[in-house]
Amino acid sequence: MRYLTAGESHGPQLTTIIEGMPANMTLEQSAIDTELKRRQKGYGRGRRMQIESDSVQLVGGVRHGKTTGAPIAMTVENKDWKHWQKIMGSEPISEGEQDEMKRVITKPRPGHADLNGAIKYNHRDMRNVLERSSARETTVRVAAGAVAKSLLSQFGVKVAGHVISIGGIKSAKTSFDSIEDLQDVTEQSPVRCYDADASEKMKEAIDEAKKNGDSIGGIVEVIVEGLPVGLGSHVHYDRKLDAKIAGAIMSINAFKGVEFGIGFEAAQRPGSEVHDEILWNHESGYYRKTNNLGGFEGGMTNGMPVIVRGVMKPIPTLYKPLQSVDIDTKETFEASIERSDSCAVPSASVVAEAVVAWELANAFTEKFGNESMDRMLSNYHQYVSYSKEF
Ligand SMILES: Cc1cc2nc3c(=O)[nH]c(=O)nc-3n(C[C@H](O)[C@H](O)[C@H](O)COP(=O)(O)O)c2cc1C
Ligand SMILES: C=C(O[C@@H]1CC(C(=O)O)=C[C@@H](OP(=O)(O)O)[C@H]1O)C(=O)O
Repeated sequence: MRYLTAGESHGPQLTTIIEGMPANMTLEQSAIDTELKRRQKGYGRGRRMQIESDSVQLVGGVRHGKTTGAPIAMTVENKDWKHWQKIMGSEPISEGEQDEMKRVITKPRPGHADLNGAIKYNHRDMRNVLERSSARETTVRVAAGAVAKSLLSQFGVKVAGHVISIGGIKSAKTSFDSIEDLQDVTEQSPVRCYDADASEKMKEAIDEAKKNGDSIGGIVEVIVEGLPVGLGSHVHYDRKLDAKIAGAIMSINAFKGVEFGIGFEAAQRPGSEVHDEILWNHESGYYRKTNNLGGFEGGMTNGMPVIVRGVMKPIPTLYKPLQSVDIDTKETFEASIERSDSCAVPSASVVAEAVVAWELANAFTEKFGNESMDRMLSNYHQYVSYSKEF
């Protein structure tokens, strides 16, 4: 499977085209819109989120609530477009109007894509960079992830993302009764954190950062249950599924690191306290006593839940000035005040769910075929019985 996205932050709409979803899969717009609303909700977002009310239009590949096997095309409208039509229009503009209409950006923000993108693509107006590097694009990635989740749900796979730290405040609750319990509690938390006390402190930390014209980052975790053994492969570097998932997490705007299971903590422990011992019973087949490796060995799923974490740096656009250089005058400036989020970690946990779901759905189609849903399901059930008794 593959998908592309197109569209600018303040352009008319965002678009995604997905290719390779099986035919006859139930796919409802409401399921996709639910995910888009979840992405918009997190505490710490700026005024833009009050303007947008994201909803998808399914414009290809779906008839009467079922996929046809053709590419699935979806669009999401940017409601803010009406304020940007002149600046972001695709039509050429006359010379006299240029300065006013283009509102040229020559002051790069440290931490954003502005300067690197401008040099690389030879743009004297850095709006041509920031419009596409904006995390507005994650809207349609979440839409594609919602389609992936619909596929995974056919196999009983559950995906939950949550926030485990913001601005140095950590969730003290690290174990859950079930993935449903985790989902129920975090959906009620303004910062998508399982620990109610930590949630309150995280909110205060976000308020404090905002008051100081600053921003804060954090850590998100995605847990996936119900996976079979053997998604991905050990045979070639570019077929290792943990590597693909790590790449997908790193592709989310502002993410700077990834770990699986106990992750970086593994460097401190001896092997006897890291590797997960193997057990077997009739009901479950092979399983592990612990899950320190976060569900992966040899680039393949081992049937235990996938546990992956990603670290998000603080948002680059600050009301508190940071030193930078104007690319026209080469003069140092210190104030670039733009509308911005002060913390987007809660929203990013929803994006992380989406990108992980996509990689797993892709691995399902590679292993069990992707022409029709019933064929895929019968291949899957046959394989699951085989692997239990292996
Ligand atoms: C959901 C979400 C919202 C974001 N909101 C903002 C924002 O309001 N202002 C900003 O400067 N960066 C924001 N970012 C981060 C930038 O998009 C990101 O730092 C930029 O694209 C540069 O890429 P890099 O940080 O991955 O190197 C956001 C990221 C995410 C995931
Ligand atoms: C629009 C979204 O996020 C945006 C991501 C973003 C950035 O620089 O990444 C900058 C802000 O956009 P604006 O400059 O219009 O306020 C965020 O609001 C969204 O998540 O839907």
